[in-house]
Amino acid sequence: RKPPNLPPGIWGWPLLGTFPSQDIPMAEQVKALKQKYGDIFTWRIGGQLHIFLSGYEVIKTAMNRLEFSNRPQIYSLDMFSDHIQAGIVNTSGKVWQNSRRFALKHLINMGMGKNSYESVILNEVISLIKDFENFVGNPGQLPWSINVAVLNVIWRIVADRRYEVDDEEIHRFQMLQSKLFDDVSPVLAKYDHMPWIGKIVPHRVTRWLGAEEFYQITRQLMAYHRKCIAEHKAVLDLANPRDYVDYYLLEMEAQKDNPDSTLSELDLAISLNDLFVAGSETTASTIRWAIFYLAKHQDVQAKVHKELDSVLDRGQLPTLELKSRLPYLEAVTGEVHRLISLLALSVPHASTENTSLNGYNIPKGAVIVTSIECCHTDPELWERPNDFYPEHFLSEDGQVLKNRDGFLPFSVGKRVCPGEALANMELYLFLGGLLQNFHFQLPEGEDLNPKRNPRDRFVNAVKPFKVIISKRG
Ligand code: HEM
Repeated sequence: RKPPNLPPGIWGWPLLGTFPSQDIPMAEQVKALKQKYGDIFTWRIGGQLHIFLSGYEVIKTAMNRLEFSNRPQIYSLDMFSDHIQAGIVNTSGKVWQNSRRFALKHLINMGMGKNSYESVILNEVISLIKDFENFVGNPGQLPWSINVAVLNVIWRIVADRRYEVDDEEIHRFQMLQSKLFDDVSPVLAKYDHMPWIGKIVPHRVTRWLGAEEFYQITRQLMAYHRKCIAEHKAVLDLANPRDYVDYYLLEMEAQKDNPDSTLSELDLAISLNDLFVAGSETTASTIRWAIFYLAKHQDVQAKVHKELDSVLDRGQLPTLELKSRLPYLEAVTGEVHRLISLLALSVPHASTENTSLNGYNIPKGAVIVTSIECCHTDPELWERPNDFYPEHFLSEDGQVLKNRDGFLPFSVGKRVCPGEALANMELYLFLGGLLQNFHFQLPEGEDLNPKRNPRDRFVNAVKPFKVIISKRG
């Protein structure tokens, strides 16, 4: 039965509601419904009540309230932990709070000191530049070393290790990562809309119906994380923790008699997986998108080069200390985030209890979907919403406009991306280092269809494109 006073929208057929079109990206469908129903609307999909938020103010209000901080059931992500609550991304309540608190504390603490993120990233920038030099000249796809560099940053943080670009191990690991973002099996896509099926059908049967390949990927990725934890346990030195895994194992031991602790080896393995899955393809894809837009907009690239040349000597790399002197580069990064809306519909939340929002009732368990893309393309907030226009992020005197209303590539509120500072540091240092050394150009006639694949899940991954890389003299 339809609960009273829901936001306006689509209720659909008894039991099933109305399914989204398979041919139009979900983010586009949400944009069209915003025109009809406004900033908050209902859409019952597969019998599950969804509340879509598409206006910046209502998103900010809701995301800052704990009542909207749960995750709904996401069957494919549950497969990693054999359907047990563990890790950061796909958990609710106490497990989420404990794992997220640990991650936030350690991502901040470990960013300082002698192995600061800046030095870790700069080390990767140097390797990346060296590798790009091998690709100077002929048109081709961007080197795969971008992914290795981004993965290495996470490996250094979590396990104090890194890989050379030609190491087969990192190739295998990356292949598994990227498969997660490929078309997921149609069976799992159905479960996303109708998670109650997963409660009725035994997991074995689901795998047999078409989820076996995805399941095997989850097993292989989990094997990496479990091995990494076992290796750390074998040499754990209480007095000298080195990395995320060491600190976690120590904290787990310290909390072992605390009944409220939810730290466990499974939780650690899933947290590691979360950091890789949430932090690698996202950052690497944004770097690729940025190079695409700069190659397409030669005038913008020329301005970035001019700014770099006014601050740095040839051979010098941009560092964090110099960031405030490179406002145009920062504006370009902001504009890339805005225009690509990498996670156009963020990651879904769920309401923890019966509550209200903007005068409407929101029942417990409703799936809350925020449209980041609607905010990033709102003509009330952006002068030229559909163009690549870095000036959106610059004041008249050329200073960076911080905290712009309607800008939320990392979401906002209680579950805001805990990797935001790290990701932005990577984007600045990687792009700055590459642009200081190279010029990028699209071959004649090359373009990228910026349209999304309707079957992309979560991430608006960049499609392959060709580029000509030249060394700057
Ligand atoms: C360009 C790069 C990135 C973008 C655009 C991005 C964006 C996002 C967004 C939109 C969310 C969903 C927040 C929500 O549920 O409301 C998220 C969650 C998350 N991100 Fe990122 N992210 C990026 C990089 C990273 C990095 C580098 C890391 C860590 C190494 C990371 C770790 C996470 C985690 C663990 C979550 C789950 C947070 C939670 O559920 O409490 N992300 N990210």
